[in-house]
Amino acid sequence: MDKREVDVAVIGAGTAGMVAYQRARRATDRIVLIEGDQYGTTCARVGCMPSKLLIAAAERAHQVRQADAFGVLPGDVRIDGPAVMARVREERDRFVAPVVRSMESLPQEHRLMGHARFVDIHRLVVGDHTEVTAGRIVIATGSRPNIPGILKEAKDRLVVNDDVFDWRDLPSSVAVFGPGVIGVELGQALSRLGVKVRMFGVSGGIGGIQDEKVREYALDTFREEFAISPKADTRRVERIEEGVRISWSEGGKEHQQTFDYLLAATGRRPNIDHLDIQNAGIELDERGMPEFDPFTLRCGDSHIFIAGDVNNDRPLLHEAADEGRIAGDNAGAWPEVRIGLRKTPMAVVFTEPQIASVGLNIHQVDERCQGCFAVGEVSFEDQGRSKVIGKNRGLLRVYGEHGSGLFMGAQMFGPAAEHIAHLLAWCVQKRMTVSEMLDMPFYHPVIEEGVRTALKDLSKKLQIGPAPGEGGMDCGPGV
Ligand SMILES: Cc1cc2nc3c(=O)[nH]c(=O)nc-3n(C[C@H](O)[C@H](O)[C@H](O)COP(=O)(O)OP(=O)(O)OC[C@H]3O[C@@H](n4cnc5c(N)ncnc54)[C@H](O)[C@@H]3O)c2cc1C
Ligand SMILES: NC(=O)c1ccc[n+]([C@@H]2O[C@H](COP(=O)([O-])OP(=O)(O)OC[C@H]3O[C@@H](n4cnc5c(N)ncnc54)[C@H](O)[C@@H]3O)[C@@H](O)[C@H]2O)c1
Repeated sequence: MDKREVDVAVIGAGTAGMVAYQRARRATDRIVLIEGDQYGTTCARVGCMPSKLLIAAAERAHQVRQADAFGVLPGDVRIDGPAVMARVREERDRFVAPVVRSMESLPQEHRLMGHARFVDIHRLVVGDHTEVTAGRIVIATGSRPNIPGILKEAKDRLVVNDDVFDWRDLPSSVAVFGPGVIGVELGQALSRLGVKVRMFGVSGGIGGIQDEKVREYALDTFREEFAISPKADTRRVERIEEGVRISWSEGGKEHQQTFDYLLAATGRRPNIDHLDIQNAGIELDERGMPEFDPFTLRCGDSHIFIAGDVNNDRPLLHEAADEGRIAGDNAGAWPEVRIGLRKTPMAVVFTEPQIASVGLNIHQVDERCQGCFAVGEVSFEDQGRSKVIGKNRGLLRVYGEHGSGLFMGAQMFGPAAEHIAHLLAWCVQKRMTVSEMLDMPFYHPVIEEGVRTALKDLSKKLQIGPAPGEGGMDCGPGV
């Protein structure tokens, strides 16, 4: 077995690991980045990018189908499944290639291929061919789909997100298990591309929405497009000749339906379990997860750091990059460990309408403000710009603290939520009050005027600022 001695070892060449490597390398050249599978990252290969490519095709189909409402008659919409999937794969490969190239351009001595596991607190064995002794270690091993046992009965017809993006054609029907973020993004996209979809959930939730009013609105909207059983009791999953037969009970009735495939989108589990983490000498919680400080990414007072999806804290791309930066800086500068900037939480789900969450969710606001908060809201059904473009579906709820008037967070299901989420997240991070936000300019006619209406409603309920004018005719109709 080869033996290597380094100052810093980074396990996992995903987004968090690559950023951690780049940052730690500023401090030392005695560094190694270990990858157990393939270069390219989850985001580019099987995550953010291919999912958005599939969604883009679905949105295009939907827009064309909706064109009639504007007096534009494109005729029958036909979906060429092989062409849809070819574009997804080709564009996906274009995103993956530069990531792989940048990895391969690293000095050979900085790269190691093989699955890493802990032998003791400073020693790793990589793929049974190399023993690495490291002064500091960054764990950045990501996550993988978590598949409940019953779904495995679908056998060869069980797929996860990774498989979908390699499809050569679109199937006729898919049962999507898990109406969380991945399930609702992929499920809606497949449905819009002509695939018969039914979504199965257990908790009644959809797309990770915490605010009950927004959640119910979203559920009602999605139900108009595809079948959803948000609280299904799945009795049986069987691989039969025609595909996968699912038997479930719901609302006191028994149901059965057969699909081509079963897509498991039932959450993800951190890649911590194959690391022999018990040998790392760090404290683990009851689920075997390392205890760590989210501001330094350090595990206890050890020389080990944990960044990205593997720590299961904020499993999003920009957070993985931020955590990689903090963990990498600290691994490089160790034993000096500094607190890194954690940004205002923000999440966007690329359905249509989109879902966005910013700052604290309604339950966290309630806890933080001990009940002393108010909620402003706006429906996008009558909002001017949204009506003009035929996207007048949605609800925005904004939260503010009584007394201070501080803007605490928001949840939205509606048009342009990916952009509005940014504006609102920047306001939370700048610790702006609702009055300060209302002092900002708003153009006309734009969707952001809906945000102003929600903020005015919040201002009124917080009993701060000037009373809103009669009829809300600020500068034009439909604001
Ligand atoms: C379908 C889907 C859509 C998504 N869409 C979005 C989105 O739109 N926006 C967004 O912000 N986020 C999105 N995400 C989440 C985002 O992709 C992740 O948060 C991010 O990619 C996590 O990066 P990471 O570096 O933690 O993990 P990864 O990129 O998964 O990297 C981990 C690496 O570690 C390697 N590894 C694991 N174990 C070992 C070991 N023992 N030894 C050596 N190497 C090991 C793995 O092979 C892998 O290369 C999506 C995820 C999915 C699945
Ligand atoms: N647009 C984005 O930013 C984006 C897109 C995709 C994924 N992601 C990230 O990936 C993470 C993982 O996404 P995910 O969708 O896998 O997880 P998730 O936690 O969002 O959703 C999992 C869903 O599966 C349900 N579920 C669990 N067991 C089930 C069962 N037996 N039957 C039916 N339903 C079941 C859960 O109740 C939940 O609704 C997200 O939390 C997010 O951080 C982000």
